[in-house]
Amino acid sequence: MLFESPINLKMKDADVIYYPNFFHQSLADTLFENLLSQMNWKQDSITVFGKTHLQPRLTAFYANNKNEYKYSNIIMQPHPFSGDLLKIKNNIETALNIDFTSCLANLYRDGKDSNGWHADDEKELGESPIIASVSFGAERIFHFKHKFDNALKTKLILQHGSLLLMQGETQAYWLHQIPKTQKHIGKRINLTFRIIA
Ligand SMILES: O=C(O)CCC(=O)C(=O)O
Ligand SMILES: [Fe+2]
Repeated sequence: MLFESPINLKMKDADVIYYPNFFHQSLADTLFENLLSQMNWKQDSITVFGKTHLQPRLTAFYANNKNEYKYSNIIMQPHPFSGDLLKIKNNIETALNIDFTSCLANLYRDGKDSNGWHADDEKELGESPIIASVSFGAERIFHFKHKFDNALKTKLILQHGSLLLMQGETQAYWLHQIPKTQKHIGKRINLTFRIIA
């Protein structure tokens, strides 16, 4: 694990810190390949405005408790942590000195896969959700926009092996998304470690 100076995004009404190369290149390469084959990836259907369609990415949900995660009409039952996912969880917990219960993982198969505007503000995540988001594989752009001030927006590239920590008031004041891209890009895995009571 390599701590290349963390970058504080200094966003208003938020606490967002980006750690490039949290995992160095060769370890990140191995973790990416292993997670691709080890995780229980599936494509869920979601219902938005009465219409049901497949989610534009694959997901998998893990926890060290039995607590399910509900969002966008989906209820996810956890698998237990194991293998490389458990190693990554332990690395992050040691580095941040935070214990997580759960991980919602996303697999973006190509540039057509995406994650629409949302805040991770479900009440099971508590008053000030702490989300540690690890990225492997293809780089994708991550957008933020302020919920109440249209002038406030920002974006960053989530690099292979990076960690993005969102905490404090971030989810209360900001939305985020992974937009689609026309670029011909490969797969990306994102792991969002959370505390779900
Ligand atoms: O893929 C990402 O970087 C973001 C994932 C995300 O926002 C989520 O799962 O809530
Ligand atoms: Fe999110």
